[in-house]
Amino acid sequence: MPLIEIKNASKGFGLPGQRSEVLKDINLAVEEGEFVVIVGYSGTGKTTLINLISGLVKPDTGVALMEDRPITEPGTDRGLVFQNYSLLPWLTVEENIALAVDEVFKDWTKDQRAAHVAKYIGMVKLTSAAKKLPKELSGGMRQRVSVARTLAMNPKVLLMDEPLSALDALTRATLQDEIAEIWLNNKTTVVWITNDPDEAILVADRVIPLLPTSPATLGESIPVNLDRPRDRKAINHDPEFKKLRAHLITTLLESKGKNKVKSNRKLVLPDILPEDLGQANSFEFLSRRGPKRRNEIKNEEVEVTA
Ligand SMILES: Nc1ncnc2c1ncn2[C@@H]1O[C@H](COP(=O)(O)OP(=O)(O)OP(=O)(O)O)[C@@H](O)[C@H]1O
Repeated sequence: MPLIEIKNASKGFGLPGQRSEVLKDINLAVEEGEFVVIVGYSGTGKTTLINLISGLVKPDTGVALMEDRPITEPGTDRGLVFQNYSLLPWLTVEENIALAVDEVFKDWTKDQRAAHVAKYIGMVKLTSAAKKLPKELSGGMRQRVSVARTLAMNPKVLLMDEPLSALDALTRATLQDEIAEIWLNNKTTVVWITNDPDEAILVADRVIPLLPTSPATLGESIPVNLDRPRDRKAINHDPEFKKLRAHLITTLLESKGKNKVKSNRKLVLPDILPEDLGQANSFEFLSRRGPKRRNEIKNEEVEVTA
């Protein structure tokens, strides 16, 4: 049984007539211990997809399951790391993590909880910054706190919603390596979404393209069998890495805009009828009573597909 499963899910937003279908025919199965990365263009529905798993979004059709049970709301078995860190600014690094640990492990002793907090602060290499406030940290350090806080809750799956996209390229590279290393030591199941194909191949066991077919749907899984730990300098020259990268990018590019039938909306035509200017010099034209109003005839509507 997969840890997470999405079956035939679709999701759209908006009222009838103004509706925009975002995802359709989503089928996904993630096994325990897997590191799955979903890659897609900006705005194609990656956050919507990961939120079907987090429980923040419900599918219109189909179902999202965690250990075979329908996901109906967020839960501590699914830890979510956002792009924007979401730390409480008045609490130190230690306190931010402790807040989550106290909530989840209520029956532990004070010492047990403190040791657990310290372990995860160490794991993300922030022991010397444990007493600092978020405003005293760099973006990369804040995201490390966010990862540590989520991991410290011992979730069954770590959901990463473009966790590194707010960071500069060098910090991003460091954190990719660090998170991949933490995963190697912990083997917590990870579902990570990104718009960066290189990032996906560097960290994943399996990459799945979110095809921008409008509505978007998942493409075929691409297994990444590169040895770990992956050396980012060496990997750029690895023929297997180059092949995977080319395949992933081509798949995404080739599906762009396919099946584009998204929203049907009704437009009321302007309340005036076009005139025949070909007869502008005729007696009839000069003696006409002015343009005719469309609603004198009927209130016509047309259906357009955008
Ligand atoms: N709650 C909502 N109400 C209405 N529309 C929404 C809602 N959530 C998402 N959308 C729309 O769904 C589409 C996909 O959004 P989503 O955030 O899932 O994409 P994304 O791939 O994560 O984008 P990005 O990479 O830019 O974060 C967008 O057009 C967005 O405007």
